[in-house]
Amino acid sequence: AWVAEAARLGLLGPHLASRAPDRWYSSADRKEKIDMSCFPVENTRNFSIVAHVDHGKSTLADRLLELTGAIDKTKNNKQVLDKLQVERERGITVKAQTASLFCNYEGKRYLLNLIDTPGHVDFSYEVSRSLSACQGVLLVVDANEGIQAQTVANFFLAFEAQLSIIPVINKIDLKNADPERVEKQIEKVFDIPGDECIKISAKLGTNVESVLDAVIKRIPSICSLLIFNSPKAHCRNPLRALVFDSTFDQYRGVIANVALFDGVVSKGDKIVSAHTQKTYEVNEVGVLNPNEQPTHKLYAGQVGYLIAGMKDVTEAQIGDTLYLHKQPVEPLPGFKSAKPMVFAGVYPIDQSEYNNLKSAIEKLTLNDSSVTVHRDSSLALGAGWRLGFLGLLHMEVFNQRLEQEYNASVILTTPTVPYKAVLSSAKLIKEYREKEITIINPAQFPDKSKVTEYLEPVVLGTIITPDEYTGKIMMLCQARRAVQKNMMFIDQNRVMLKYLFPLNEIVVDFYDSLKSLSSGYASFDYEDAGYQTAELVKMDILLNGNIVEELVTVVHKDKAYSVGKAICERLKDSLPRQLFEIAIQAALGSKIIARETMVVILPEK
Ligand SMILES: Nc1nc2c(ncn2[C@@H]2O[C@H](COP(=O)(O)OP(=O)(O)OP(=O)(O)O)[C@@H](O)[C@H]2O)c(=O)[nH]1
Repeated sequence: AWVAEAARLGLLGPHLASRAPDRWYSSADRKEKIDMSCFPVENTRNFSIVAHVDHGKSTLADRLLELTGAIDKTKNNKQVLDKLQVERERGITVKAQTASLFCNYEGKRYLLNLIDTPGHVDFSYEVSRSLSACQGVLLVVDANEGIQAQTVANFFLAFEAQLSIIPVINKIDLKNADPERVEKQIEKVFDIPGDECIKISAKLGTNVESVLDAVIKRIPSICSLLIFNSPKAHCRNPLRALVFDSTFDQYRGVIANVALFDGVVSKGDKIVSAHTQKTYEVNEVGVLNPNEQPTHKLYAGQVGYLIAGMKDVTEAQIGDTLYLHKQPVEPLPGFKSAKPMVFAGVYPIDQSEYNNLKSAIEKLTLNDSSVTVHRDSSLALGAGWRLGFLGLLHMEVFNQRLEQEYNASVILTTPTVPYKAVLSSAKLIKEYREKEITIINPAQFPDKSKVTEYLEPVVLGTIITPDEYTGKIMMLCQARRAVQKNMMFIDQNRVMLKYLFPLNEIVVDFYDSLKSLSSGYASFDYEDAGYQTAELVKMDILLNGNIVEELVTVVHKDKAYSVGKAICERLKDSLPRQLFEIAIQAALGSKIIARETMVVILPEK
């Protein structure tokens, strides 16, 4: 009966109506716009899938989309929600994606809004933003690998946001799967009763239906919660929509992903941005299924998209609240802006490409607003920019997207972390107009004589490893100036370690060293932990007595000799041979601390 009614409402194309199973009906092949008023707020569930990298989020999302008929069941459905080329090539999710699923359960129709999120630590900003539009999460854990560092980080993001957490143990089809062991880990680390875990194989589709049942039964609808202390969500309240993501389309302008906490929005409505106070007319509203599907309206509790002639993503700031013209509401609390963890100089390979690269960076940052941009220039590389990224993978992905989507090749300088200095020199304080400055370019690192103290960024790292590697990993952490904060056995042979790391010690090669020490078994995640005082020094690199500005680095005093020596050796191996001798030196002020000489090798007679 529900299928017949869905067909009558124009929810189904005729051929789908005849083959849709009793429980799930499809929204694909719809002839007319969906009537979203069929889904009252109490029958709407907004949830996210979170997990450690490769534990199967996107595969589970594929199965959920198939099961609810959003996509046809074919062998080619692999990571349907990973739309970017870089995501498909690397097999990772970089950008969170939304999909609305429609289904019937115990005689009622439900709207389930799913948000697939990235797993890698560099993109955890995407995760926390997505969670603000949700009331629950599926915490996916691999039945063979068990709880990993990012599982812990994601659990706490969801826990702090007070979301319902449904643990899902995936990959039970694997030969080495041990779901009972993972269940015990979940009990011990997260204090969730083992019988709340759902055991599935996302690859084979085993037991995936019970995941949907759990979403309906265990995740509350937005109307049963007091969100941000505001009254219960209701369609009759004035519109209050949270912009939790936005993308830029060359032809249609900004597409804002919105979660409606109150009210209704329709095409033609006049809306106001609480952030900019600008007024816009809504040109299109709709849901993502997983592609954009226009609807007549969106109602309280629903998640969808909205196009309103905004020309620039800065106009649809993530975290902004939209309301109806002349019906102002208290804005929802926004998000903290993304905090860049590494900075690198970006220059065109050829200065004649400067304008093309400028436009490519502008467009790409419209789609990835977590990148910060400052103009910069260098003697050798000309005019360019200093960009801030959330981590090294984020930097690599940005670079790859510049090449693939905008055909722009660039020179990237060595990444550095943002240091701080508390100035003592009155002249410098006047110049910078503040006492504490952040230094994102090592060449501008102020001299010790003008500074009271230097500060370096620190992060709280979580490492999960089989016990046999603990000793070696502790030595590695010590060598990276880390301070141990905690140690706990999560089962008989797995250990969770917590360390406070200086960020510059882990930014470049820590993860690779950890993986090779532990034969690939240890996992690592970190969260921002502020700044600590540090004895930092600026190290110049000289070629034949001349400082090369692009190679200047900031290092901890105790590491200066080893880092200086390593840089000189690397330069000796990589610089092109010349017909004259070259002295490569590392120096702290006027003191030379390392030297290599590139000698001329004359051809044999
Ligand atoms: N055997 C088996 N393999 C699975 C299962 N689910 C996922 N996989 C495989 O695990 C790998 C990672 O799956 P994804 O769905 O891309 O994982 P993800 O968590 O979305 O990864 P990121 O987006 O990078 O964080 C893929 O090769 C999948 O085919 C499962 O139930 N059984």
